[in-house]
Amino acid sequence: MIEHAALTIDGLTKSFATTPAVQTISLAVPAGSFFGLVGPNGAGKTTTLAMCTGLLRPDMGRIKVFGHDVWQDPVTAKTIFGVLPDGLTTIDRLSGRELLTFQGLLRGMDREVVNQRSTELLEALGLSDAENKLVADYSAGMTKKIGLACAMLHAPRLLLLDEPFEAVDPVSSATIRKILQRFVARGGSVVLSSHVMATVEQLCSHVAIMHRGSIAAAGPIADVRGDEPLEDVFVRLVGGQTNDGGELSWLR
Ligand SMILES: Nc1ncnc2c1ncn2[C@@H]1O[C@H](COP(=O)(O)OP(=O)(O)OP(=O)(O)O)[C@@H](O)[C@H]1O
Repeated sequence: MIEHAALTIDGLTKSFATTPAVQTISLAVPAGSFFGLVGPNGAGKTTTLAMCTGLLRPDMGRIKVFGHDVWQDPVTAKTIFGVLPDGLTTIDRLSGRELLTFQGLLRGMDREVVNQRSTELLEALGLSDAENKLVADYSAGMTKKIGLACAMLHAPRLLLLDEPFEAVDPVSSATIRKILQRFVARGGSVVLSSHVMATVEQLCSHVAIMHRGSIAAAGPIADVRGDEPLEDVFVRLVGGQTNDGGELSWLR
Protein backbone atom coordinates (compact mmCIF):
# COMPACT_ATOMS: atom_id res chain seq x y z
CA MET A 1 0.00 0.00 0.00
CA ILE A 2 1.26 3.51 -0.83
CA GLU A 3 1.66 5.68 2.24
CA HIS A 4 0.45 9.15 1.25
CA ALA A 5 1.73 12.39 2.69
CA ALA A 6 -0.88 14.18 4.80
CA LEU A 7 -0.72 17.14 2.44
CA THR A 8 1.02 17.70 -0.86
CA ILE A 9 1.13 21.01 -2.64
CA ASP A 10 2.40 21.06 -6.20
CA GLY A 11 3.05 24.24 -8.17
CA LEU A 12 0.48 26.26 -6.23
CA THR A 13 0.03 29.79 -7.55
CA LYS A 14 -2.33 32.68 -6.78
CA SER A 15 -2.40 36.35 -7.70
CA PHE A 16 -4.79 39.08 -6.63
CA ALA A 17 -5.00 41.48 -9.60
CA THR A 18 -1.36 42.52 -9.99
CA THR A 19 -0.23 41.15 -6.60
CA PRO A 20 1.43 37.73 -6.83
CA ALA A 21 0.47 36.29 -3.42
CA VAL A 22 1.70 32.69 -3.85
CA GLN A 23 4.25 31.86 -6.52
CA THR A 24 4.47 28.26 -7.71
CA ILE A 25 5.12 26.64 -4.37
CA SER A 26 5.51 22.92 -3.74
CA LEU A 27 5.52 21.30 -0.33
CA ALA A 28 5.01 17.88 1.25
CA VAL A 29 3.71 17.53 4.78
CA PRO A 30 4.55 14.03 6.07
CA ALA A 31 1.73 12.10 7.71
CA GLY A 32 2.03 12.33 11.48
CA SER A 33 3.99 15.56 11.43
CA PHE A 34 3.40 18.79 13.27
CA PHE A 35 4.09 21.32 10.56
CA GLY A 36 4.63 25.04 11.13
CA LEU A 37 4.15 27.56 8.34
CA VAL A 38 5.89 30.81 9.18
CA GLY A 39 6.61 34.02 7.32
CA PRO A 40 6.41 37.78 7.68
CA ASN A 41 3.16 39.70 7.19
CA GLY A 42 1.97 39.34 3.62
CA ALA A 43 4.21 36.33 2.87
CA GLY A 44 1.27 34.29 1.55
CA LYS A 45 0.52 31.92 4.46
CA THR A 46 -3.20 32.63 4.71
CA THR A 47 -3.59 32.55 0.92
CA THR A 48 -1.83 29.16 0.84
CA LEU A 49 -3.95 27.68 3.65
CA ALA A 50 -7.16 29.07 2.11
CA MET A 51 -6.33 27.28 -1.17
CA CYS A 52 -5.47 24.06 0.70
CA THR A 53 -8.83 24.05 2.46
CA GLY A 54 -10.98 24.75 -0.58
CA LEU A 55 -11.81 28.32 0.44
CA LEU A 56 -9.88 30.07 -2.32
CA ARG A 57 -9.46 28.74 -5.86
CA PRO A 58 -5.82 28.53 -7.00
CA ASP A 59 -4.77 30.02 -10.33
CA MET A 60 -2.58 26.96 -10.85
CA GLY A 61 -1.32 23.91 -9.01
CA ARG A 62 -2.66 20.90 -7.17
CA ILE A 63 -3.34 20.13 -3.53
CA LYS A 64 -3.90 16.65 -2.16
CA VAL A 65 -4.76 15.47 1.34
CA PHE A 66 -3.83 11.85 1.87
CA GLY A 67 -3.90 11.43 -1.91
CA HIS A 68 -7.29 13.10 -2.46
CA ASP A 69 -7.39 16.22 -4.61
CA VAL A 70 -8.96 19.07 -2.63
CA TRP A 71 -10.40 20.73 -5.72
CA GLN A 72 -11.34 17.66 -7.78
CA ASP A 73 -12.71 15.53 -4.95
CA PRO A 74 -13.66 18.13 -2.33
CA VAL A 75 -16.26 16.04 -0.50
CA THR A 76 -13.78 13.26 0.30
CA ALA A 77 -10.98 15.69 1.09
CA LYS A 78 -13.16 17.72 3.45
CA THR A 79 -14.02 14.67 5.53
CA ILE A 80 -10.30 14.10 6.08
CA PHE A 81 -9.26 17.53 7.29
CA GLY A 82 -10.55 20.07 9.77
CA VAL A 83 -9.94 23.76 9.23
CA LEU A 84 -9.57 26.85 11.35
CA PRO A 85 -9.60 29.68 8.80
CA ASP A 86 -8.16 33.12 9.31
CA GLY A 87 -10.71 35.70 10.52
CA LEU A 88 -13.33 33.03 11.02
CA THR A 89 -16.64 34.13 9.60
CA THR A 90 -19.26 31.91 11.10
CA ILE A 91 -22.95 31.85 11.87
CA ASP A 92 -22.53 33.91 14.99
CA ARG A 93 -26.22 34.20 15.89
CA LEU A 94 -25.93 30.66 17.24
CA SER A 95 -24.61 29.75 20.67
CA GLY A 96 -21.31 27.87 20.86
CA ARG A 97 -23.10 24.56 21.41
CA GLU A 98 -25.62 25.26 18.65
CA LEU A 99 -22.79 26.04 16.25
CA LEU A 100 -21.13 22.71 17.02
CA THR A 101 -24.46 20.87 16.62
CA PHE A 102 -25.08 22.65 13.32
CA GLN A 103 -21.60 21.75 12.02
CA GLY A 104 -21.92 18.13 13.13
CA LEU A 105 -25.35 17.59 11.60
CA LEU A 106 -24.24 19.33 8.41
CA ARG A 107 -21.48 16.73 8.19
CA GLY A 108 -24.06 13.95 8.58
CA MET A 109 -22.85 12.93 12.02
CA ASP A 110 -25.07 11.10 14.51
CA ARG A 111 -26.76 13.58 16.88
CA GLU A 112 -25.72 11.64 20.00
CA VAL A 113 -22.08 11.58 18.90
CA VAL A 114 -22.25 15.32 18.14
CA ASN A 115 -23.71 16.02 21.59
CA GLN A 116 -21.11 13.96 23.38
CA ARG A 117 -18.14 15.31 21.45
CA SER A 118 -19.44 18.89 21.78
CA THR A 119 -19.60 18.53 25.56
CA GLU A 120 -16.05 17.16 25.64
CA LEU A 121 -14.68 19.85 23.31
CA LEU A 122 -16.42 22.70 25.16
CA GLU A 123 -15.04 21.34 28.43
CA ALA A 124 -11.51 20.80 27.09
CA LEU A 125 -11.37 24.31 25.64
CA GLY A 126 -12.81 25.99 28.72
CA LEU A 127 -16.00 27.08 26.97
CA SER A 128 -18.56 25.11 29.01
CA ASP A 129 -19.73 28.20 30.88
CA ALA A 130 -20.25 30.04 27.60
CA GLU A 131 -21.85 27.22 25.63
CA ASN A 132 -25.28 28.93 25.59
CA LYS A 133 -23.92 32.38 24.80
CA LEU A 134 -24.16 33.66 21.21
CA VAL A 135 -20.88 33.33 19.32
CA ALA A 136 -21.41 36.98 18.27
CA ASP A 137 -20.82 37.88 21.93
CA TYR A 138 -17.65 35.78 22.29
CA SER A 139 -14.28 37.48 22.71
CA ALA A 140 -11.66 37.06 19.96
CA GLY A 141 -9.97 34.23 21.88
CA MET A 142 -13.26 32.46 22.58
CA THR A 143 -14.17 32.73 18.88
CA LYS A 144 -10.84 31.15 18.01
CA LYS A 145 -11.50 28.30 20.45
CA ILE A 146 -15.01 27.56 19.18
CA GLY A 147 -13.55 27.60 15.66
CA LEU A 148 -10.99 25.05 16.77
CA ALA A 149 -13.72 22.90 18.32
CA CYS A 150 -15.63 23.00 15.00
CA ALA A 151 -12.44 21.95 13.17
CA MET A 152 -11.98 18.90 15.44
CA LEU A 153 -15.59 17.76 15.85
CA HIS A 154 -15.59 15.20 13.02
CA ALA A 155 -12.29 13.66 14.20
CA PRO A 156 -10.25 14.60 11.11
CA ARG A 157 -6.86 13.07 10.29
CA LEU A 158 -5.38 16.44 9.40
CA LEU A 159 -5.89 19.85 11.03
CA LEU A 160 -5.16 22.99 8.98
CA LEU A 161 -5.04 25.90 11.40
CA ASP A 162 -4.43 29.54 10.53
CA GLU A 163 -2.94 31.29 13.59
CA PRO A 164 -4.62 29.07 16.22
CA PHE A 165 -2.92 30.85 19.13
CA GLU A 166 -3.65 34.40 18.04
CA ALA A 167 -5.70 36.30 20.69
CA VAL A 168 -5.80 33.22 22.94
CA ASP A 169 -4.82 33.66 26.61
CA PRO A 170 -1.77 31.75 27.95
CA VAL A 171 -3.83 29.17 29.86
CA SER A 172 -6.03 28.39 26.86
CA SER A 173 -2.96 28.42 24.66
CA ALA A 174 -1.33 25.75 26.84
CA THR A 175 -4.54 23.71 26.66
CA ILE A 176 -4.67 23.95 22.87
CA ARG A 177 -1.02 22.92 22.63
CA LYS A 178 -1.71 19.84 24.74
CA ILE A 179 -4.76 18.90 22.67
CA LEU A 180 -2.78 19.27 19.45
CA GLN A 181 0.22 17.36 20.83
CA ARG A 182 -2.06 14.50 21.90
CA PHE A 183 -3.69 14.54 18.47
CA VAL A 184 -0.29 14.17 16.79
CA ALA A 185 0.86 11.53 19.30
CA ARG A 186 -2.17 9.45 18.27
CA GLY A 187 -1.22 9.68 14.60
CA GLY A 188 -2.94 12.92 13.52
CA SER A 189 -1.21 15.57 11.42
CA VAL A 190 -1.26 19.32 12.02
CA VAL A 191 -0.35 22.26 9.80
CA LEU A 192 -0.46 25.61 11.53
CA SER A 193 0.62 29.10 10.68
CA SER A 194 2.14 31.27 13.36
CA HIS A 195 4.25 34.35 13.90
CA VAL A 196 5.61 33.07 17.18
CA MET A 197 8.90 31.29 16.56
CA ALA A 198 9.12 29.95 20.11
CA THR A 199 5.76 28.22 19.68
CA VAL A 200 6.75 26.70 16.36
CA GLU A 201 10.13 25.64 17.73
CA GLN A 202 8.50 23.98 20.73
CA LEU A 203 5.64 22.25 18.98
CA CYS A 204 6.58 21.51 15.42
CA SER A 205 8.55 18.65 13.94
CA HIS A 206 8.70 20.38 10.53
CA VAL A 207 8.66 23.96 9.33
CA ALA A 208 8.35 25.95 6.11
CA ILE A 209 9.45 29.56 5.95
CA MET A 210 7.50 31.59 3.39
CA HIS A 211 8.72 34.86 1.99
CA ARG A 212 7.09 36.92 -0.76
CA GLY A 213 4.91 34.06 -1.92
CA SER A 214 7.72 31.51 -2.13
CA ILE A 215 9.16 28.85 0.16
CA ALA A 216 12.52 30.07 1.43
CA ALA A 217 13.25 26.89 3.44
CA ALA A 218 11.35 23.76 4.43
CA GLY A 219 11.98 20.45 6.15
CA PRO A 220 12.44 18.89 9.57
CA ILE A 221 12.89 21.75 12.03
CA ALA A 222 16.34 20.56 13.13
CA ASP A 223 17.55 20.67 9.50
CA VAL A 224 16.11 24.13 8.80
CA ARG A 225 17.42 25.54 12.07
CA GLY A 226 20.85 23.92 12.16
CA ASP A 227 22.73 25.31 15.14
CA GLU A 228 20.85 28.59 15.19
CA PRO A 229 17.62 29.61 16.88
CA LEU A 230 14.75 29.44 14.38
CA GLU A 231 14.16 33.17 14.78
CA ASP A 232 17.67 33.97 13.53
CA VAL A 233 17.24 31.73 10.50
CA PHE A 234 13.87 33.35 9.86
CA VAL A 235 15.24 36.91 10.05
CA ARG A 236 18.19 35.99 7.81
CA LEU A 237 15.97 34.36 5.17
CA VAL A 238 13.29 36.99 5.04
CA GLY A 239 15.52 39.98 4.67
CA GLY A 240 18.13 40.82 7.22
CA GLN A 241 17.86 43.44 9.86
CA THR A 242 14.95 44.31 12.01
CA ASN A 243 13.51 47.77 11.47
CA ASP A 244 13.67 50.13 14.44
CA GLY A 245 10.80 52.18 13.05
CA GLY A 246 12.96 55.13 12.00
CA GLU A 247 12.97 58.26 14.08
CA LEU A 248 9.25 58.98 14.13
CA SER A 249 10.34 62.29 15.59
CA TRP A 250 6.73 63.51 15.82
CA LEU A 251 5.92 60.67 18.22
CA ARG A 252 6.75 61.75 21.75
N1 LIG B 1 -8.34 39.27 -0.96
C1 LIG B 1 -7.22 39.85 -1.32
N2 LIG B 1 -7.20 40.81 -2.25
C2 LIG B 1 -6.03 41.40 -2.65
N3 LIG B 1 -4.82 41.07 -2.15
C3 LIG B 1 -4.79 40.12 -1.20
C4 LIG B 1 -5.97 39.46 -0.73
N4 LIG B 1 -5.61 38.54 0.20
C5 LIG B 1 -4.27 38.64 0.33
N5 LIG B 1 -3.77 39.57 -0.52
C6 LIG B 1 -2.36 39.92 -0.70
O1 LIG B 1 -1.65 38.70 -0.89
C7 LIG B 1 -0.40 38.74 -0.20
C8 LIG B 1 -0.32 37.57 0.77
O2 LIG B 1 -1.27 37.79 1.83
P1 LIG B 1 -1.56 36.69 2.95
O3 LIG B 1 -2.74 37.18 3.72
O4 LIG B 1 -1.64 35.37 2.33
O5 LIG B 1 -0.23 36.80 3.82
P2 LIG B 1 0.09 36.19 5.25
O6 LIG B 1 1.43 35.56 5.15
O7 LIG B 1 -1.02 35.35 5.74
O8 LIG B 1 0.19 37.52 6.12
P3 LIG B 1 -0.08 37.78 7.70
O9 LIG B 1 1.05 37.15 8.42
O10 LIG B 1 -0.03 39.28 7.79
O11 LIG B 1 -1.42 37.22 8.04
C9 LIG B 1 -0.31 40.12 0.45
O12 LIG B 1 0.41 40.97 -0.44
C10 LIG B 1 -1.75 40.57 0.54
O13 LIG B 1 -1.86 41.98 0.48
